[in-house]
Amino acid sequence: MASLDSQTEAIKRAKVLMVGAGGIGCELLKTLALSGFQDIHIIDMDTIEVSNLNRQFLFRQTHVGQSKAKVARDAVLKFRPHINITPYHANVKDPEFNVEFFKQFNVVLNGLDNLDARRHVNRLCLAAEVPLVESGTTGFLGQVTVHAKGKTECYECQPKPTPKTYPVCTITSTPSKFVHCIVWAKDLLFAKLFGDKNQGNDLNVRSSDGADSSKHTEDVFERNLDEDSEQYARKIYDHVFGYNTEVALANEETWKNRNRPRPIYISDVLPDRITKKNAKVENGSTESAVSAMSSLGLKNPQDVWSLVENTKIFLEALRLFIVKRTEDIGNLTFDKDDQLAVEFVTAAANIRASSFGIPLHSLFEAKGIAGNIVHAVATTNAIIAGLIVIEAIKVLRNDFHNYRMTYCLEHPSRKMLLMPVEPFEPNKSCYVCSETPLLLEVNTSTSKLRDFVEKIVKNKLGMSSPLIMHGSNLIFEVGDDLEEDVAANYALNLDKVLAELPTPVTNGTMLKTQRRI
Ligand SMILES: Nc1ncnc2c1ncn2[C@@H]1O[C@H](COP(=O)(O)OP(=O)(O)OP(=O)(O)O)[C@@H](O)[C@H]1O
Ligand SMILES: [Zn+2]
Repeated sequence: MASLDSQTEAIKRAKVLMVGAGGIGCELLKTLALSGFQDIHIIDMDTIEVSNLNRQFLFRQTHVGQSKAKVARDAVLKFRPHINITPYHANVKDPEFNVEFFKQFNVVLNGLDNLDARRHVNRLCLAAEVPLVESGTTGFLGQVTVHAKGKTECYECQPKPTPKTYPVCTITSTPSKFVHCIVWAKDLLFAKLFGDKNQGNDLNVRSSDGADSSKHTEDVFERNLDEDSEQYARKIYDHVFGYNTEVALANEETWKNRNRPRPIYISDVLPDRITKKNAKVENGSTESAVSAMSSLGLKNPQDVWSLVENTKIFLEALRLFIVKRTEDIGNLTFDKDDQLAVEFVTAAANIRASSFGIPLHSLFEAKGIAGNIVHAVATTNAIIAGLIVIEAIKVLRNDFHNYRMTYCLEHPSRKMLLMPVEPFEPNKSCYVCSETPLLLEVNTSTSKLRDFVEKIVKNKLGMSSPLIMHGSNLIFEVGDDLEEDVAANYALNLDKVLAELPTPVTNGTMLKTQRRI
């Protein structure tokens, strides 16, 4: 009983900071309040959106547009009126949340959804020496980890896996899965037609000798003056699904152990035009939501369209971009919330899939794949929130021998859904939580201080307001509170090469960087 009392005491006395009041955050705030926590601070920079309501259960339709942190507070106070909850509708990267701010807490609990904010909180917790309970969920998978300076690894001790990429030739010539067709449609075709013309693009599949194809591909993406938008769309169709496949087929080696694709030409699929020839088009429409599905009367995004339907969507979406979104062309990047873009990419991916004998997919599925969407599972968030609180209580009781990193699995392993493991030791060469020196190879007589600060210290090392020292000399610092002459002096130095700084940086120089407090 004594231990239970001490646990209750520890919880009552604790002052905790929650960062993020989204899917995990809502569950976490509820569980903290129900577990007896009485002093909770919440930072979240967002307002509530309709799409949050299915799982962020503290929010209701009437709250859409309001601060998540504030509404979450009010919702919990309804059933725990006597506790203190302090909301901040702000970005955790704002300077007000400095090391001093973090020091007031016994533990920090993350319910974030991005690497950048997580790294930032990790560094502040290290600087303030406050333990951090980190968490994340994707679909049925989840994870909770405790980071305590000197005792466990920090959030940045291990490099994070980079997003999955595919070999270029799989995408350009030999797709075998639907996702390959999506990547082709989104990153190559969509980018080529609607994106920045100056960006490199590997779209034109050439035959091995290359000579005969180069002429054909030269101007195919340019619209001729005498072409109307549908003629242009039909020409692109024939080029990418017909001609390019024909060229690829010519390379016999490629197809020795693979199924040969079938070139698809528009006249075989859709001999008749879908719009009247040279139909009068209204340019510069102010309509915001232009959709090929609506024009063609296709309603259900979960239907799998036939090749003919995909072809119609392809032509219509391309036509709509040309006539209704003229000003966007040349600077579009794929956005999963852009309906017309999703329609175009779905149709193009499906036509390519059809050519390569890959099963077709619905717009809903294609959108998920193209936007890397994993649908959130409310139960996973609830489980993870419970585990965060369990670890937070261990932190408060200084019970670090029992800290666990816990995975929530998609399929039970040995009848266990949760897999706890002992936390990892700090990585001795982690540049974030250890004093390890980093070796930088750079030409000090051509690289400017600006490059060093922007590209290395800020971008690579992720320090947003660094202070850089050479021995006891300050070389550079960032801050709104600098004296005018000091700031002017730094600005002057930024354009100097490293070797010509007032305290020159040359071969073998040791620099120290740290956050400005
Ligand atoms: N730098 C930041 N400062 C403060 N809050 C942040 C920061 N970055 C992310 N967040 C918050 O973390 C929460 C993460 O929640 P969640 O993963 O459920 O995402 P969401 O934006 O609510 O939902 P979805 O991304 O699925 O639409 C969000 O409420 C978001 O506002
Ligand atoms: Zn580390």
